[in-house]
Amino acid sequence: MLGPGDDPSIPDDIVRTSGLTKRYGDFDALSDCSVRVARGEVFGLLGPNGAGKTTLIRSLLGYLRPTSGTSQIDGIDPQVDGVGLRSRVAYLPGDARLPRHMRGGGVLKFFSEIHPAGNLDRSAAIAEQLELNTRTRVAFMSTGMRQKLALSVVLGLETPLLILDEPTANLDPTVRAKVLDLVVAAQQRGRTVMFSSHVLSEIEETCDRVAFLRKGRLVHQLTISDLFQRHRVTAKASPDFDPAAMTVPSDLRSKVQVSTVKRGGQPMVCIDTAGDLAPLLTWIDSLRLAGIRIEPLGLRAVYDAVHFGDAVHLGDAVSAGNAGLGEGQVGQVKQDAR
Ligand SMILES: Nc1ncnc2c1ncn2[C@@H]1O[C@H](COP(=O)(O)OP(=O)(O)OP(=O)(O)O)[C@@H](O)[C@H]1O
Repeated sequence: MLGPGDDPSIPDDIVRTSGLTKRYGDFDALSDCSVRVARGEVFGLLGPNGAGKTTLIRSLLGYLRPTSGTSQIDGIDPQVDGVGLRSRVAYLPGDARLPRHMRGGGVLKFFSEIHPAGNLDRSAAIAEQLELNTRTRVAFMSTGMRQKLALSVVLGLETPLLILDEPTANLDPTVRAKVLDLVVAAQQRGRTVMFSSHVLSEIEETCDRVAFLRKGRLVHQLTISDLFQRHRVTAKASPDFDPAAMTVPSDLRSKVQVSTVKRGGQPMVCIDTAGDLAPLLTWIDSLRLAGIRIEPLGLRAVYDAVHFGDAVHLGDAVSAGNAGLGEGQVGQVKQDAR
């Protein structure tokens, strides 16, 4: 029988949690979290400040003892063999602390020697790629330089799993792009990457799947390739437009959700679609709407739906990957602040 977090669509997972919960007093920093990360994928963690991303990561690594539930990395339980588990993971903490008295090059050498998967040449090559001057002492480095140094240490480790907590924080756009290239390169070398970020575009560009955390709960997961198949069609609506009166052909019902939003006081019809757009176009054309705009739905809309209850139908609240629209839903009215 399948337990929580079990998902037959992910036959080979490297990360697995089941009902993972971390409670401080009567506050759940992480609540009943069951998730699986497939070997070789780039997996994103999204959520507002305080959602529980770091708590999940630190519990996975065995730095926090969960109140209940279990987790494994590569089949190892952190509470049973934390040292063995951490030798299989390169971890970039959100607040990486580096020895201030050392020069960059010394830091790279130190970590490549103490970690079983260390590789000084690789770390040095990454530092060069990130254009970091490794002769500078950590104490005299800018915040961004220290982040580059920490990334060089972590990305240089030849572990099967990389866990990066906000890897692009404090970096300029050029360096951000290079870091994302390094994440993709790590995946191409067969490594699994799990990373948290507040930058939706970089999750969209880099990840295969993304999980949304909210108030300690895993509230939604989606596959980015499914997201790219989703569109939002908006058009002007007359003031008396009633979305409930709109008929969606039965064969399209599972692929569309119709609602109305107000933008700048103007009522708009809003049709969210899933899957191939082509079969929907004839129906949309028959509606004789004015000022039609079609745009990719994008992670922003899903993020807003998860966090603010915006008008996007999410499909299954937590599914291992499929964010299909489910039954067509008609008639929501939302005030859109944007
Ligand atoms: N030691 C602690 N004692 C009490 N509460 C804690 C403790 N550590 C974390 N928390 C709380 O747990 C919640 C989740 O924190 P966590 O650091 O996991 O969030 P996060 O999603 O990583 O946030 P951010 O995006 O700001 O980094 C927060 O409300 C935080 O205040």
